[in-house]
This record gives sequence, structure tokens and C-alpha cells, in this order.
Amino acid sequence: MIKIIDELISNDIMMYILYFCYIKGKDKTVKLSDIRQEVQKISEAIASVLNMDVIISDNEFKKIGDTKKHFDEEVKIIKDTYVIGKVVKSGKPVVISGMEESENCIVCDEKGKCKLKAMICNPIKYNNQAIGAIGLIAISEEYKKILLENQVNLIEFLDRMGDLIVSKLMEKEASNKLEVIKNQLLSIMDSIDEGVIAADENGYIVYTNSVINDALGLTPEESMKKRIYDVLPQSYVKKLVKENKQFSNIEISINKNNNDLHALISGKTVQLGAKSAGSILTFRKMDDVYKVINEMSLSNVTTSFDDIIGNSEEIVKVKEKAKMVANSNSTILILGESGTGKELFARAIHESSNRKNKPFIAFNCAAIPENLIESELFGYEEGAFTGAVRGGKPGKFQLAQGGTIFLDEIGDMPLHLQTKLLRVLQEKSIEKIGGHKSIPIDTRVIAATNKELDKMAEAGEFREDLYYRLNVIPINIPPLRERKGDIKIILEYLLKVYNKKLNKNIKGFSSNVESVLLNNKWKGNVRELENVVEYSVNMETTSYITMNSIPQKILDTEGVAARHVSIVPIQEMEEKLIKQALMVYGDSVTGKAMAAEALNISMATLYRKIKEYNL
Ligand SMILES: Nc1ncnc2c1ncn2[C@@H]1O[C@H](COP(=O)(O)OP(=O)(O)OP(=O)(O)O)[C@@H](O)[C@H]1O
Repeated sequence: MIKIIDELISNDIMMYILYFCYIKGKDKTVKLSDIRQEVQKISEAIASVLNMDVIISDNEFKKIGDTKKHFDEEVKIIKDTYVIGKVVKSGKPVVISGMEESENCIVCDEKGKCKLKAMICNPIKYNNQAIGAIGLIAISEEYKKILLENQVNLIEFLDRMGDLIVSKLMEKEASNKLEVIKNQLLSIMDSIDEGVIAADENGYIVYTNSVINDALGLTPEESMKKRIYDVLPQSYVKKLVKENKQFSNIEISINKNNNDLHALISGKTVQLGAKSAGSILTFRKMDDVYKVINEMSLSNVTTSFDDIIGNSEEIVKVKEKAKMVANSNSTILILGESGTGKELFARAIHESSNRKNKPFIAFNCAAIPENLIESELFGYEEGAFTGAVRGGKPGKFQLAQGGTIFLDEIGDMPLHLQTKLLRVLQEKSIEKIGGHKSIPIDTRVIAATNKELDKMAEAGEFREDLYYRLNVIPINIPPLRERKGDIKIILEYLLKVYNKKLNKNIKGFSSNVESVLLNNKWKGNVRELENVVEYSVNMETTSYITMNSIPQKILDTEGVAARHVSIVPIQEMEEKLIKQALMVYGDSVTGKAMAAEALNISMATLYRKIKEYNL
């Protein structure tokens, strides 16, 4: 079970990882205009260090930053034909030393009014692309001189300032991505079926999703003031916070509004380098866990009363009785020889009851070693005995919660466990091995046996009180030999089943095979009949099941029976056998050839006999 749970949890985690990979790949591009404030601050810093004015444009020729230290004109438009625009386009620095003569100024609309004496314009580069440009402006002869004399150093300085702007841009990009991831993570957490609590390194809760809030009856505001082990006081949880001891799939029980809530919890630490930065606890209600386990581990083949083949009066009556009691919660005791279909009936009863959407768990009391029956049925707590699985284990009664448990071969239940079973049936609750709490159980019990339980009870081999507790609704399934009318229809049904399974197309049973099968004792009932059909369909090479493909064991029994058969004249037997052979192989020329071969006579003899017996 733990393996299945591990798989489930790791599947969820896989989903998160895939999701993160997906959102990580979706970069949202950040523009200079998104960090306008930072760019403006950098413009002002450059201006105050150099005592010159600064203008910064993005690659859409929009002004992102400017200073008005000496140059008090409002720059409203930047064009690609302006020097700053040209630098953005070319990605190369430009130095203007005299406004009028410069080729960069000739096309400028502002040329006549321009007060600039000199300018250095340098691109801001990100991934080798110009995403904007910084312009350093001198409006006096004094600063023109400084600017032109130091142009190499200033270009270098503006490069560094460009890098600073790019680093702010990258910071913004990273924080945007984190914001998206955070929001998506919160949405995921609120849409999963698992409860999640995140705590900081001191154990204080920083996040709870709606599942855990509902389960523990908390509001997010209330939980934020608490430590994780205040809401889940289990020792594992404390050790997770204090000692960074991780754990997985521990079954816990919490008392909520006087009801015990059973859940499975796992705890993991959040690492930041070598240090723990907090912990994450996941939580699943046991009912949900059982549901998934049952869905995964049980076959989804359902059995209805229509799957119980037979139209004899005997079986029809049993089916009617079983249908009548299907919806009751009373215990049923199914009695019948081995292979009569007791489990089939139990499944059909469950399937037509209002418990049909809950689990049906079959447990064979004779197939499990005596010392394991108790822990298998009732489960155990962690540390109940040497070798007990960490976190304990639920029993079949708990796994079948809300559904039906089928206790097959109940006659083989050890006496000391009969006492415990009786208590469970009376009190409708179980106590796990090593546990002190009683867990309420809503599981319908259907028991079955091929033993004479009443006689065992009389002889003191089975607890009488348990016998009466189980025998509330007895259902007796008659053996196959007492409902011979069903054999033919079951044979036809099984032939169809095995034709399909074995990919064959056998049309029927030859008449002598049919009479052998109809008269067999069928000590193993329908199970034995099924085995014979499976064997014969495997062995048969013609289109009818012939005596050659019947298991020897059946023929041996038939041989015994044959001694009681009345003796008939040889000719009569010969005529009957030839008739049967022609029926099996047909009376075409090929059919006759096959019949002759099967009868081990020549074709000429076969034709002669056909004429002789007028067939
Ligand atoms: N009436 C029936 N129609 C079709 N199949 C049947 C019928 N009765 C029994 N079978 C088949 O026979 C086999 C044995 O049935 P089942 O296990 O229900 O018998 P059982 O009485 O519970 O046996 P046991 O006492 O040995 O546990 C199964 O494969 C079942 O599908």
C-alpha cells in the first residue's frame, strides 16, 4: 500500500515539476519603461557626479530619464534622426563636438535653437542589442572641454552605467518571474486534493491551503499565528521543525468536533544551501487514500446477478433471495460446496447494494497464515510488533470502509480471532493491534464457508455466538449435481468465454461429450466445469469438443460410471458412433474422410456402413 501511496505523491510532485518547467520557460520581457524610477535615479546620480545633464531613451525613442541641472528645456520628442535615436539604432557611441558642423546635427529640427555645446551618446546594451542610449550633455564651453578631453573615460563610465541599468532590468525580470511562479504555485496548492502547510524555519505557519484549513477547521489568519506543531501535535511534526527529520506517509488521527479524522501526513524540509529554511507538510484524508488504493488495486470488473449463469428453479430462487437482501446492512452467511459461486454471489450482492460505489474487499481466512490474519483484518499501529511497517498499516475492515468485506472460508478463522470478530460485529468499530483508540467501521460483512458451520458450532469448533451473529441471512447455494438443468447453459456460456479468450471458434460439444459432462458428479462444481471447458478448448483441433479433448480424469470417472451402463448390441453401438462422427464432422466428402479417420476405418467401409444402416 505504502508503495502505491508513494507513487501517488510522487506523481503529484512530478506534476508540479513539469508545471514549473513550463512556466519557467515563459519569460515575460521587461522594458526600460518598466523600471522608469530606477533609470531616473541613475540619470540623477550620473548628473551629480559629472555636473552635466543626462538624457536616457529607450529603443522606442521614448524618454525614460533626464536631468535639468543646467539644461532646463523639456525634451519632449526623440527621433531616430536625432543623435540619441541614431545611437539606439546603430548600437555605437557618438561624440558631438560642435553642434552646427556635426553631421549628426544637420538633419535636426532643433538645430537653430539648440543650446548644446557638446554631447556624448552611448548605447545601453543587453545581450548585444541596444535597448536604449544615455546622452551626456555639456551646455557651457567649460564642460564641453571637460567632456571632449575625457571622452574615452566618459564612454567607459557610461558603459558601466548602462550595465547598471541592465542589471536593474534583469532584477525586475527575475522578480516578475517569481511573482508569476508564486501566484501559479498558490493556485496549484488550492486546486489539489492534498492538504499543504508551509512553515518557516522556526515552525511558524506561513501558508495553508484550503484543504488543510477545511480539515482542521482553521482560517488562514488563525493558522498564521500558530506553529505547525500547534495544529498537528504529533512528535514527527515537532522533530521535522526542530531536528529537520523528514518523514513520509504516517497515519495520524485528529479529533475534530468530537470526531476522529484519520489522515496520512508527510513532512519535508525546505533547504537553502546546507541550511533548512522551513518545512512543508502534506496531508491526505485516509478515506481519500483508501479510495485511490481501491481504485488502483482492485479489478474494475463488476459482477451482477446476470453474470451468475443458470435458470434452474434452485438457482433462480437463491438469486431472488440474494437480490432481496442486497440493500440491507445485515450480515449474510453464504453456504455451499467449493466452486458453487459463493464469491460470485457476494460480489453481485455488493454490486446491487447502495454500497456499490465503495470498495468490495475479499479476504480468505484459510489462505492467510494464522498469525497474520489479525493484522491483515484489523491493521496495526507503528511499533506494534517487531517488523511492523513505519507508520502502521490499515486493516481490510478499514480499507472496505463504507463498502463490503467478504470473509471467505470463515470456518477456518482461528477461535481467538472469532472473539475479536464478534466484538467488531457487535460494536461496529475496530481497534488496531497496538492501538488504544477504537475506529468506527461502516463495513457490511458477507461471510462464506463450505463447512457445516452449525455442526462445528455444536462441536465447539466454532463460536456459537459468532455463528448466530453471522447467520442473520443464510444463503444456501446448491451443488451443480443438484441443478443439472444449469450444466448445459453454463457449458455454452463458458465455451463462448474461452473461445474469446483463446481466440478459437469451437461451435459446440459433440453429443457423447455432452452426455459425459451432464452426468459427471462435478465435485468441484462450476469451478471444475470451467477448468474442463478451458482444457478442452485448448486441446480441441476440430470445430466441436470431442472425447479426445476431455481431461482424462473426467473420462476415468465416466469409465467407472460405464460399468453401470446397460450393454447394447455391437451393431447398435457402431451405428450410433458413425452417426455421431457424421454429426461432428458433417456429411460432406471431407467430413466423411475426417469421420472415417476418427473412427479408424477406411472410406470404403464408412460408405458401406452408411448404406447398411441407411444413414
Ligand atoms: N453460476 C455461475 N455462473 C458463471 N460462473 C460461475 C457460476 N458459479 C461459479 N462460477 C465461476 O466458478 C468459479 C468459482 O466461483 P467462486 O469462487 O465464486 O466459488 P466459491 O463457492 O466462492 O469457491 P470457494 O468455496 O472455493 O471459494 C469462478 O470462476 C466463478 O466465476
